[in-house]
Amino acid sequence: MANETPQVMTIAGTDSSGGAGVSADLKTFFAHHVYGANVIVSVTAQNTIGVQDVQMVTPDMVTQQLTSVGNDLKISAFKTGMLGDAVTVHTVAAAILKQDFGDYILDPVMIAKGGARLLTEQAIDAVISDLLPLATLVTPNLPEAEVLAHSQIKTHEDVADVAKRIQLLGAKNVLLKGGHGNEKKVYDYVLLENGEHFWMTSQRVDTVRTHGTGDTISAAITAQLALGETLKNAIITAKAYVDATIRNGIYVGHGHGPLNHSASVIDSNQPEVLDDL
Ligand SMILES: Nc1ncnc2c1ncn2[C@@H]1O[C@H](COP(=O)(O)OP(=O)(O)O)[C@@H](O)[C@H]1O
Ligand SMILES: Cc1ncc(COP(=O)(O)OP(=O)(O)O)c(N)n1
Repeated sequence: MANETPQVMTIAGTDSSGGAGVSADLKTFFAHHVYGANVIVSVTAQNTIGVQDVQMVTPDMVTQQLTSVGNDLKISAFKTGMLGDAVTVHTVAAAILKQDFGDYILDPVMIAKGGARLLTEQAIDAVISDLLPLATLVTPNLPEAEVLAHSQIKTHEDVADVAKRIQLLGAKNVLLKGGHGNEKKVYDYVLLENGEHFWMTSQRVDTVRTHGTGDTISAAITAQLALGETLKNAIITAKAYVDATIRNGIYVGHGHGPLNHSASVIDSNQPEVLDDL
């Protein structure tokens, strides 16, 4: 039999404007030449300006979608994005415990760039108790990391400290994304299971067209793992990809515009990787 195409899955919400959520994930999977399945847990009426409405999919339907995918496809890595509420978090956790979908990247989406809540307050505890221990890697941005760790981040030392706290909550590996910082460079921090840690830095692109950056980097890591990369290389390669998608901007919408998922990665997109700053 011919080698099967690498298959990955996203469990997330839709964005009607196509920039974030499942749309960003599928575009990223396609750009990485892996096959992407999608399990929809919520539908958002959303554009580059904000989120106008959200409707959750029923727990039974979420479970059924996961069963349908699991009964047929050979998923070797998957990610979760917007999960919305605690019931959905519990439902997804129960289903992924039952079926082996391979490496799990947990993007703990809480608030969209426009300010809309995409995860209820009660669901945060459910993410920590049910999903963190199952994840290969968790990828919070700065505000999400503060919420998970119950600790403020003001300095680079705080970033490393908060990543350690998140690991102590049960996460094996942590990528703490620095897009919400205000320095001239962006600083992403990685803490691996074996204690290895490193920073990835790149020049901050002066743009508001960053809708879906978190979805995109977590989907790119998922794809790289399915292609057989080590976790460390997957993270660094994914960072270069998201940099290319931001730097080669496209002009869509009137607010936080979407990324250019068909951008090519060139040498200058590679982050500087440093053990310490
Ligand atoms: N303006 C920017 N210039 C360059 N890289 C950015 C910029 N904004 C975000 N990134 C990168 O995009 C990725 C996602 O970061 P972030 O925006 O913090 O996540 P989220 O979309 O979850 O809020 C990170 O690798 C971060 O360094
Ligand atoms: C349906 C949906 N899922 C996730 C997000 C958040 O995506 P993210 O990559 O964190 O990007 P921003 O929205 O923060 O730019 C979303 N907006 N919608």
